[in-house]
Amino acid sequence: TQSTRPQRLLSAVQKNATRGDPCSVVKAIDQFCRSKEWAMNVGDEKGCILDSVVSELNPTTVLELGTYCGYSTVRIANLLPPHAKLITLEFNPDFAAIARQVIAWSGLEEKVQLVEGASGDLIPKIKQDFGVQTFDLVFLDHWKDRYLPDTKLMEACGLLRKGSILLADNVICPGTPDYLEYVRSSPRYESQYFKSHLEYTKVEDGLEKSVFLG
Ligand SMILES: CCc1ncnc2c1ncn2[C@@H]1O[C@H](/C=C/CNC(=O)c2cc(-c3ccc(F)cc3)cc(O)c2O)[C@@H](O)[C@H]1O
Ligand SMILES: [Mg+2]
Repeated sequence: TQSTRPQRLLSAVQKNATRGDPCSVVKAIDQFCRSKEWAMNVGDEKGCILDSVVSELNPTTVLELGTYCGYSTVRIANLLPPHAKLITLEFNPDFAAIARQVIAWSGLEEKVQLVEGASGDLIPKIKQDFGVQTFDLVFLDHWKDRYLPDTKLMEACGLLRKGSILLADNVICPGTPDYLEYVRSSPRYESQYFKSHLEYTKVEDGLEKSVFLG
């Protein structure tokens, strides 16, 4: 039977990356996406902005919405201090299965908890089921029309505290207009746009970093 693009991406990791070396996993995926098949990973250019936000914040609790193949999961987990936890939510079981193997290849399983399911169903269960009270950082990279409802849901569930950072991918392309309007106009957020490009292309895109003011 035909393989899927995530399966081919995983094969490229297993072929070209060194087990236990997260940087080589990230490089292998970027090389695959540049030279073989485009895939919707945050990519190397926006990835550097992601890295700088994570490194500056040094978060102990991180939530990622939309794991896909685990590219940004590995990028973030690689920069986390010991005992820090990254919870990543993914509702497609096929993508989740690929991501688990990519995360395992990078050797970062200890820092990552991949939970299968829809964010709207899982977010209300996080405090009781995953022992996290609030998140220092949330990386939004799932369906673009879910950014705003899930942000409101995280607020309602008390998962954000004064200083929590929301970092959203694709605010230009494909675009998240309702989310952008919300975080830029709400007095409860201080927002900043990081101009960049759509992964592996010259098309404009960017990340929006929004600090929750409580
Ligand atoms: C129900 C809530 C919910 N709960 C849990 N998991 C969820 C979920 N909703 C979605 N997922 C999973 O997240 C991933 C989807 C990610 C969606 N991302 C883009 O669509 C995107 C597109 C482009 C682009 C494409 C084509 C172009 F031409 C230009 C740009 C570029 C980008 O960087 C992009 O992120 C998949 O694994 C879903 O299974
Ligand atoms: Mg994205």
